[in-house]
Amino acid sequence: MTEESRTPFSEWLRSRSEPDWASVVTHPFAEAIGSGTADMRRYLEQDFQFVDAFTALLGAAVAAADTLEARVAVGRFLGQTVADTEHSYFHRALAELGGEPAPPAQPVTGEFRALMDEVRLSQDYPLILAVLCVAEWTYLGWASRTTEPPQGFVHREWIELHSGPEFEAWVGFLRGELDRLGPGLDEDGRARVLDVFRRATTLERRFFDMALG
Ligand SMILES: Cc1ncc(CN)c(N)n1
Repeated sequence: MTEESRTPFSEWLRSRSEPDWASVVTHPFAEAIGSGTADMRRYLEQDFQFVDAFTALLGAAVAAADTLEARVAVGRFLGQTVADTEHSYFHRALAELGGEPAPPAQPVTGEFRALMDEVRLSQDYPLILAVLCVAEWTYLGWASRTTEPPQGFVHREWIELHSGPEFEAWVGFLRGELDRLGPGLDEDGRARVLDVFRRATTLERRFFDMALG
């Protein structure tokens, strides 16, 4: 058994997405969210547009998944978190910050939406999982580094949405799906998932760069 075949697929993808992966998880903008000092208005205005395409991608994952258990797990997260807690957070936070719900998209927002649309239209479950997993696992990474919750709700609730046992279980589910499906892919299939995983990781880093200004 080679080292590569023993490594879970999700870990193999992550390790091949360095150095951008570490740059996202330790990004100065993420650290500023953790300390409650980040200027969240422009970031959340752009992220609200990200979340629109992300929500559509979750719907595509429900449709493309190969098991009922997976459809239920994704559908539950979509309904209970994205369409409920997170959606209400965006409206309250944008109102607090005087942000607009639909300002012009920054180039990185447009490129991220284009990648999500590309994999959504492919209806290829492992490719869809690759983008979902990068988006959620990188966010768990930076949000879990916060030790002292910031005072204001805009920073604090954004961290709470991306950390804690429920979010860890969600990321564990996404990683588990990639780990389950990876060994059944041929070399070309694995390369296609890696390509999407890397592109999404680079876009996460560039999204934080944009937010930093
Ligand atoms: C850009 C981006 N990446 C990830 C997430 C986490 N869902 C987000 N809200 N925005």
